[in-house]
Amino acid sequence: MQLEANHVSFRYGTQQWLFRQANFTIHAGEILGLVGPSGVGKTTFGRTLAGYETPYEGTITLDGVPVSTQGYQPIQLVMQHPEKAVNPKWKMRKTLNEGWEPDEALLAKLGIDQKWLNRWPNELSGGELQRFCVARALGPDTRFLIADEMTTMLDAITQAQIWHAVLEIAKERNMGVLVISHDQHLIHRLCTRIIDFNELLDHGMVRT
Ligand SMILES: Nc1ncnc2c1ncn2[C@@H]1O[C@H](COP(=O)(O)OP(=O)(O)OP(=O)(O)O)[C@@H](O)[C@H]1O
Repeated sequence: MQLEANHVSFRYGTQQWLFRQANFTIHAGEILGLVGPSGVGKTTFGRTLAGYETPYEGTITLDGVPVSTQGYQPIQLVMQHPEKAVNPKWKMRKTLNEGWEPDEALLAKLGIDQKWLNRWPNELSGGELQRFCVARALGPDTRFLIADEMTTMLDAITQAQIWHAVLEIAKERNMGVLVISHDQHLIHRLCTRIIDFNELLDHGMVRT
């Protein structure tokens, strides 16, 4: 299976184009790093792949088929700030089970304490909350995970634990992972291939 962006263009409103005619492929099981200068559009591109932004031109496809917006999304996004990704009015159990019901083995792998399920999001640390967001994204139908600075805000031990779990699951399920990060050390440790955002763009692209 492969996830592709085909000649995809995006800009916010009438701002300059962030990417135009961008082409990109990630294969099942691949751990791919995406790097590039701040503000160039990496987050926006990740959001577009995961269906959170609609491209002005081009298509996002899985094995050549446009990704449906209905039902569980096979391309899941985990972003940097978990507190922005959860409903503050929902207890963690409800948030966790929003799209599917993770089993105890997965919760244990991600270091999620059962006691946390009865808490509100603001009663958890950033690292604890991010573990929930990762678990929520790892449903059995997830084919690709977009990890956008997923562990940037976390301490080294939490970061290592989360990545260890994600890589293990990716291997078991042949799931592809796109790692967007400024952390060169992390990217080189995790990824089997690394691309620069500018490589996605056709040569001679004009941004304005
Ligand atoms: N919702 C939005 N509305 C308007 N402009 C936005 C919006 N989100 C991001 N931008 C702008 O789009 C550009 C690209 O932002 P984006 O977050 O995709 O870049 P990035 O490469 O991920 O940056 P960083 O590495 O700093 O996270 C930036 O100039 C940003 O200010």
